[in-house]
Amino acid sequence: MVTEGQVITCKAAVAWEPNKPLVIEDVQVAPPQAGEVRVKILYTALCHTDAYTWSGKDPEGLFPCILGHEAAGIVESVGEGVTEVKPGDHVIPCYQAECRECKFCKSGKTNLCGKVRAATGVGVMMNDRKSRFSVNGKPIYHFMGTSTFSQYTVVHDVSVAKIDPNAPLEKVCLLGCGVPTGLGAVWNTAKVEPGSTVAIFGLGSVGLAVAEGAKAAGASRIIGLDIDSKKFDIAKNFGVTEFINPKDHEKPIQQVIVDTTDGGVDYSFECIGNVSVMRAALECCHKGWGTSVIVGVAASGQEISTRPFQLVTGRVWKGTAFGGFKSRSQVPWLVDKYMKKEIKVDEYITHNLTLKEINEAFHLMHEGGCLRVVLNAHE
Ligand SMILES: NC(=O)C1=CN([C@@H]2O[C@H](COP(=O)(O)OP(=O)(O)OC[C@H]3O[C@@H](n4cnc5c(N)ncnc54)[C@H](O)[C@@H]3O)[C@@H](O)[C@H]2O)C=CC1
Ligand SMILES: N[C@@H](CCC(=O)N[C@@H](CSC=O)C(=O)NCC(=O)O)C(=O)O
Ligand SMILES: [Zn+2]
Ligand SMILES: [Zn+2]
Repeated sequence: MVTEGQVITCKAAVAWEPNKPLVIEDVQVAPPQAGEVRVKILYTALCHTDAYTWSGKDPEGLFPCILGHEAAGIVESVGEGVTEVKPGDHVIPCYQAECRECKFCKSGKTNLCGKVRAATGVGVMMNDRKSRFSVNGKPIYHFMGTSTFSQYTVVHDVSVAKIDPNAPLEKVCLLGCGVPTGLGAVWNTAKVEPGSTVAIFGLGSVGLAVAEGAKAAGASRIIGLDIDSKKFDIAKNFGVTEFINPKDHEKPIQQVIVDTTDGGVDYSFECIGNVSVMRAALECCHKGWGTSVIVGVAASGQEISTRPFQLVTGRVWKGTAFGGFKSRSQVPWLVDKYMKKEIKVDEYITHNLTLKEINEAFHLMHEGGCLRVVLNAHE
């Protein structure tokens, strides 16, 4: 059936209101306009950030919307002027765009891109500042420029990475967010050196990817902290060498780490989104050089604090988005690394469900022992 140039009606999970169950709706997906790509999403995973926006705590959260940003699919059609992908190409949507021509892309200092961010932040496409999704004529906002909880989505051409067609989409969908974020936080943002000591707060997929990256970088001690003890056994397989459950300690957790590491760790990573833990992560770093990287996303209104003395005495506070990876250039490289078995992906997938079961998938996410849930969008 020819779908190019036609409106496609397909199933999508619509978040009508914050915190209310998602509803599988028949959604109309308009054809891609200039500089846009319509993608048939085959598999999408759930990331904690989807749950965060759904909760209503994201200042950029708009409703009704179609959430989802960790996925893989096949290009169905392209709009005018799109040259880098064509129908049939296997792709990973990238919430962090890469246009290669804006001030950010050309700076050589960041992976952030400014080309479409203003539009993606308000749930529309840049071309006409409108949505390509509707339900019975009512527009539905896009989310993070990806909206992958839909059988078809429309993204900007700067927000899609073409990947090896032999890569299993049901696995490499994870390379759309969590795994690259953790690996890149270590390799690109912190630049952990061999022999370093590392503390990771939060052992979800992002924290475990930090552990995997730290092990690959040659870290000598990788201390994993989580309040869910079920994470500890799993974490060993990702390189965590020591475990701490903060609930088992009365002393501030930063003190516990300082005491067991001869003055603090070289690098710490906050992979939860909790501002009190962010403070502890900074303060468990070694005086003079310890660097703490904020990976977790904290709710609207939350702010970080510490004594400035912590920074005066040489600790460094940093943050990372998508692990500092340039999306369109480096996601294909990460897929190749997976194909060569140089990075893990399958090991992060604990559950496989269908798009129709998305509410159950969100419940699972909040249960102990769950890492990534992958949804088959067409079953
Ligand atoms: N900066 C970026 O580019 C990205 C940021 N994120 C953010 O990273 C964070 C982690 O994401 P996921 O791994 O998907 O989440 P997750 O929910 O799977 O993992 C979080 C882990 O932290 C643990 N935890 C919660 N409170 C804790 C506490 N007080 N002390 C110790 N452990 C605690 C939980 O038990 C869980 O194991 C989220 O905030 C997410 O929004 C995710 C992807 C990209
Ligand atoms: N709208 C949110 C922004 C949250 C955020 O920081 N997102 C990360 C990616 S999280 C992926 O799971 C990010 O890349 N930020 C950079 C960006 O340009 O958005 C809020 O305001 O809290
Ligand atoms: Zn994510
Ligand atoms: Zn750019």
